[in-house]
Amino acid sequence: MAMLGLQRLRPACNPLCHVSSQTSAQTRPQFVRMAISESAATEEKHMAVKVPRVLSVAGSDSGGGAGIQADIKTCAALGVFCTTAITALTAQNTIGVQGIYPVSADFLERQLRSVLSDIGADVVKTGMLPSADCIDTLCSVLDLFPVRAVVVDPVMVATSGDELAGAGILDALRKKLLPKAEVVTPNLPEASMLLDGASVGTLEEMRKAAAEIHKMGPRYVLIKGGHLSGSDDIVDILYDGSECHEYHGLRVETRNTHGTGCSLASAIAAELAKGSHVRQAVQAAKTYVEKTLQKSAKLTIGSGAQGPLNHVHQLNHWESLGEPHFRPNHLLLYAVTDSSMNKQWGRSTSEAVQAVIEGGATIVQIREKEADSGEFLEEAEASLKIARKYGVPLVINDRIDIALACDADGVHLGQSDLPISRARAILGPKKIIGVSCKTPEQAMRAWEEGADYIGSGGVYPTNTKQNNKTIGVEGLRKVCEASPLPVVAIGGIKDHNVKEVMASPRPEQLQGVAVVSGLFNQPDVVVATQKFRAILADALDDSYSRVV
Ligand SMILES: Cc1ncc(COP(=O)(O)OP(=O)(O)O)c(N)n1
Ligand SMILES: Cc1ncsc1CCOP(=O)(O)O
Repeated sequence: MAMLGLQRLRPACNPLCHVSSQTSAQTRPQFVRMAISESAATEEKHMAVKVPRVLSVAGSDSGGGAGIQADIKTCAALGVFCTTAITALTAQNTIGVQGIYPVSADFLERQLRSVLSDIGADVVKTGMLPSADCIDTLCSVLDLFPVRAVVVDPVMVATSGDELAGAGILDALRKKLLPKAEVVTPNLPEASMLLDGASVGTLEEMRKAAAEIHKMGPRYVLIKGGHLSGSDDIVDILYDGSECHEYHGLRVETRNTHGTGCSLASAIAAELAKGSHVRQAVQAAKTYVEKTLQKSAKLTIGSGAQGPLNHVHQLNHWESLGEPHFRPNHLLLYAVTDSSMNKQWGRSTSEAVQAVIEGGATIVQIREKEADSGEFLEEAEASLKIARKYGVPLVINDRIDIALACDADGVHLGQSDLPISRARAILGPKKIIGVSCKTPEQAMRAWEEGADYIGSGGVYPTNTKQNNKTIGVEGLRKVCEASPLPVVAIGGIKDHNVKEVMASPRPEQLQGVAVVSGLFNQPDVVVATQKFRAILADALDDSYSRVV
């Protein structure tokens, strides 16, 4: 799809600008369009945009955390165009390395020549080099196509402990590649291997090792102290041939460290490609990796001991996953407040919210039809505190300004409220947007414009909302069948008819019921809510209602 669109737009077929300013987490096909139009627009406005380029010569990590994959993502995150020459395929995941398939030196040469003869590179970064032949080939090609700097990450052992390149490459590395290197970035075991097993376990030994490795030819030696035991911070040493510079960083507690070394080296390469001096490049790269580790701390990818980094954390896609973000099964029992109803029973909105959440509501909407803005905001803020404590999402009915003011989790909009696309533009990709739809056409439009869920009804007649057309169970079914989005049923839903609404064959998109009077026009909100939850658990299979 992308290529077809690209060729139609730009017959010269330049690469796309993948990391555009678009940061939407929406799943709709907007990304490719944005990337194409931004790349095209960039070309039209500034015909000669010079993009910093890094060529990564490294192994592929099928697990996506290290190797070529880490290099591409790091460069993209830092605004640098990354090309690749793959030295080996690895079958790898968060548990370890299950297989290695080295690329022949001949085919490595073809890749290097393809890239360097056309696209060129400001900086070459090397990672896994599985054989002395590959190193020879790389060095010969670099003689033909000189670049501004070579950053060598002397990868020999994966973080899992699996060997990626044997001692057989040491000679070629030391004698051929290191003399071409601007920076070499060994960790402690790699520094030790380069020095035929010398002990590199203390700061003093790191300094000595840096000086010894410097004699092999690189302009700078960065020894990474991540493996240094007994210190809370991480000390790396950069030796420039006369002085040692120390870089201190915080140790981030996380299992997601797979690919840290590759990412640091490619970040240094990216910064050098942008024109930084080595010392600034190292500092910027360390800051990037430290931030990336922090932003990766809670990711749960794979079941092994070493999870991957979230290289593109600045795009925010995974940032909100620790918060009570929206999942379709949040719609199971959707409580919609009504202040006049709650007042009649002598409770504030926030007291009602506390009770309905205790009873088992899975999402709450603050719907205030009479309160002025100040009161609405106060009730929303008080309710939000409670909802956050329980990890239950809370959205605001109609009022985007109130949702923004209290940083609610989203809004619910009617057909006559602000258009969804405008609401999405204001609220950004992370906020929940629900939309009322009575017809399949409205449901499709809601999806196209960026909504997260649909509220459909009134299913039954209700006194809670005046002049509201009833669509019946049949109308609800039509909306559900047409809707690409999850649907919650609303309108006149009480404990005696909830089973009928959710009865099988239940349309796949129908996730639950939204209720006002059935929960709040009740003497005891907790008991009323528990009763709904029990009926829902009965109507659906148990496992469905338990996952919320
Ligand atoms: C979950 C849910 N579905 C539908 C509605 C109705 O919203 P709207 O059409 O905006 O009508 P009012 O609520 O503003 O009267 C809803 N609030 N929640
Ligand atoms: C807000 C709304 N939108 C469609 S029906 C309705 C009111 C639902 O209230 P109740 O659950 O008391 O019938």
